[in-house]
Amino acid sequence: MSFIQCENVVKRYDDLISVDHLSLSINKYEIFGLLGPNGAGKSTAIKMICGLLKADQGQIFVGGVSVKTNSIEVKKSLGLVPQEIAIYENLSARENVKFFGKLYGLRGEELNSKVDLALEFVGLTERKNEKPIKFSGGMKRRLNIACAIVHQPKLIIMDEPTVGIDPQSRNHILESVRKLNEMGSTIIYTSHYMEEIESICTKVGIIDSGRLIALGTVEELIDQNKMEDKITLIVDFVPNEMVFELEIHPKIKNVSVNDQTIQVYLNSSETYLQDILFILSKHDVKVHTLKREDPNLESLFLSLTGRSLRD
Ligand SMILES: Nc1ncnc2c1ncn2[C@@H]1O[C@H](COP(=O)(O)OP(=O)(O)OP(=O)(O)O)[C@@H](O)[C@H]1O
Repeated sequence: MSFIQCENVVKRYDDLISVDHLSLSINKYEIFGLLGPNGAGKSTAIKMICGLLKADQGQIFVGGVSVKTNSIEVKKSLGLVPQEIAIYENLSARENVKFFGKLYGLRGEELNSKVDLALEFVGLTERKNEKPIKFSGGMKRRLNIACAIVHQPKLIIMDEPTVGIDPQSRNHILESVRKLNEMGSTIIYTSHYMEEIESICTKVGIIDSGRLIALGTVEELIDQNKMEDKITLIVDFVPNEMVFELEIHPKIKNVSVNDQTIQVYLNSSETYLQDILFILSKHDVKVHTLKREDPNLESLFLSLTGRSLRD
């Protein structure tokens, strides 16, 4: 049976449907990636799963417990790492984690040992007595994670935990997600960075304009959607007639141009690369660089919506 079950969930803000009939099952021990562009509805969906926001329609169950009728029990059973950093700058790192531990009902020796474990887990033991006002953005995000996992929840929800941080903290966070999962937590991880989702998630849901438009492992999604390869060409100039010829080629799905860079999405690039080069040479266009990339989540999103993930 699935650990998290969303059934036909809807959230509206006046005329805007932020989450549009979302039905979704997430199994235990999954690292489930929720991917989508800005404003797609990821945070709204997560807030409803956590019981922080009421759904207008539909039902959500976490571990078999209804969020609608028993949101307090659900809130206790999970750890949310919110998008906005939620820590107290005037308390030390350790006092921050302790504060959240107490909120989750931990006391005495258990509280102290779990606080120390959480700080060690995010690599902040050495800095535990310092106030986060002196911390880098990445360290604050790591402290944010320690506060959310101090009670060792079975479900951890991370809402874009790597926004605006340095590569070292980002790698640390991604590694922590893997370790938490190995230690038995189910994880929901939202991002609009497809590389992160590809590297850590066991299953992926792609959300756009509040709707779930794809669900499966990365490999399944790419196979199911008969994905295109991407060819990037850097050329000496880009005549409009040449772009038009590329666009009307029956095997070419999409052409985008940025200065002297042309990106072409097509099926079976091995077979049709010759056609592309022929069209370019007809217009006396010289190719400086040519790169072929296998399909990935970015091209899947483009294929499903006609837009780039980071438009
Ligand atoms: N409190 C609110 N009042 C009105 N509209 C809202 C509110 N919260 C979210 N929205 C709208 O709902 C839609 C989904 O927003 P949401 O924050 O869930 O998207 P997101 O996928 O998490 O985006 P991002 O990646 O930018 O965080 C957006 O159009 C947003 O403007």
